[in-house]
Amino acid sequence: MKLGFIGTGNMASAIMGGIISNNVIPADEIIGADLFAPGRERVQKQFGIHVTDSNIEVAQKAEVIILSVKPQFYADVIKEIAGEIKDSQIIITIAPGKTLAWLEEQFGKQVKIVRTMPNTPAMVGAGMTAASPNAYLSEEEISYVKTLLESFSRVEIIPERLMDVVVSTSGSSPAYVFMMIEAMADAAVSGGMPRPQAYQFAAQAVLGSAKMVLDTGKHPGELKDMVCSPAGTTIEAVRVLEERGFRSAIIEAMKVCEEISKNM
Ligand SMILES: NC(=O)C1=CN([C@@H]2O[C@H](COP(=O)(O)OP(=O)(O)OC[C@H]3O[C@@H](n4cnc5c(N)ncnc54)[C@H](O)[C@@H]3O)[C@@H](O)[C@H]2O)C=CC1
Ligand SMILES: O=C(O)[C@@H]1CCC=N1
Repeated sequence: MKLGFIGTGNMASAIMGGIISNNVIPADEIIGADLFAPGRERVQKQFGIHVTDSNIEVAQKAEVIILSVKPQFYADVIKEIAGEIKDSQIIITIAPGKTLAWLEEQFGKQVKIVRTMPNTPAMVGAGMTAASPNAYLSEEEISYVKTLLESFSRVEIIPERLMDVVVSTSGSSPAYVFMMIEAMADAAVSGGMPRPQAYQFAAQAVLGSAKMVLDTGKHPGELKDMVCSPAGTTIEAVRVLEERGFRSAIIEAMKVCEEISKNM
């Protein structure tokens, strides 16, 4: 097996979806373990991967293993599989707060580990992933992992100290963006637009705006100014958003998210 997942929940499914639909690794070379039978059956049906109730089986069979359980279960899962991990295998972690130093200590031996922070847009091949490899991976292995991650996301290799900032900026932020799209759609419905159309208008506006930031390289403030016609509609919306603390709410929420990640 080329790739194994321990935990086949939301984030693992998003990654599987991206990897399989982009034909990077075929489903029959992917294995996933989960304690929860319906969770295993769901990914088997949806993606056609092999499933098992044994984390050990994944540890014995997969070349690259993604630890996709919640941070609280990391210590137990590592304890369970550590004895099976060979020099050639690579462990990818996706949990906030679990540092390379902590992970190495849990394994209790030299293991190749790449600490990453992905996000659920991986499911549609539009993820953003940060990665910090430990000292035991060769340049070739780092490049292999990067290629794997690039099959479902943009990838940046970052210094590990930035990982908590990444959690709030791209790991968790899809949730805030979905909330904004939901709120925008509610306003559109209130203005008389049918709900399915409202989601389409709101989501496409968010997608297009994000694409403008990435494709033009222009400052977001400049792009905002381009929308605000003098004495127009937008500047009045901007005024109300400022009055209600829109930017400050986002900054403060993200600082809390970063702090929680640090202490997880
Ligand atoms: N959901 C997201 O947007 C993101 C999640 N992550 C990280 O991904 C990891 C998983 O999160 P989610 O997928 O959201 O959670 P989830 O709850 O959807 O999935 C976790 C899965 O692990 C299984 N599980 C629990 N204990 C297990 C064990 N001992 N052995 C095998 N399977 C076990 C559960 O049954 C569940 O299916 C977490 O560490 C989270 O921080 C990282 C980035 C984004
Ligand atoms: O909420 C969480 O803890 C995970 C980490 C980043 C996104 N979801």
